[in-house]
Amino acid sequence: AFKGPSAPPASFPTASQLRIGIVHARWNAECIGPLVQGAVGAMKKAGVKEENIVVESVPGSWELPMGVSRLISAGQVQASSNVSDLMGASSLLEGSLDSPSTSSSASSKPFDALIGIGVLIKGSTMHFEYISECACQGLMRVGLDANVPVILGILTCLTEEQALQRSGIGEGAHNHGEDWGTAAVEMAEKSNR
Ligand SMILES: O=Nc1c(NC[C@H](O)[C@H](O)[C@H](O)CO)[nH]c(=O)[nH]c1=O
Repeated sequence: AFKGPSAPPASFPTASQLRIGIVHARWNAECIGPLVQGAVGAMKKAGVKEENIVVESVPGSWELPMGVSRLISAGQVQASSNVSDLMGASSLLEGSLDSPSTSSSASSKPFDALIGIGVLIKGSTMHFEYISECACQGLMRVGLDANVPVILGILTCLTEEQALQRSGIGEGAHNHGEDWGTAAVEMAEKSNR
């Protein structure tokens, strides 16, 4: 059965001031959509304002480290120059992921945490192993180098069924995006002490 992270904080007192970025890959979109929605829903439940959640997409999981790194930099540029429009970013409003509306997510501060979301499904070659290893190592490095919490939201699955189950789709399924959203809020608060 799903074990999951035990005992997250009971509340997130500073959640309403937090600014969180999500970068998601566009492969395996039938899982990506629910995972992003799960993360956004968990963050809003924790008290993060929707206008403080910025969502961007990249082609695939290989591009997640660069996408997250660029969004961190763009966030800092915005915070320093207070530019209202983040370069190419958009905030996720209700509705389909296919057409996230671009919005000027005005903010006076950089991101407090980010999540990289991707779904890798093993094919018939070693492609899966190389992308998985590099994308995970890359996200870890981007976070540590920038000293900004980057949550690992990459599903590395051997079958489509595993991916669907971890995206909350199907009997007894659990959406891991929810745990990533909660982890992002927890780590964002820790990085603001
Ligand atoms: O191959 N399978 C997958 C994949 N390949 C594309 C790769 O991430 C990258 O976008 C291209 O190689 C171009 O750099 N990307 C995924 O997110 N999931 C997969 O399952």
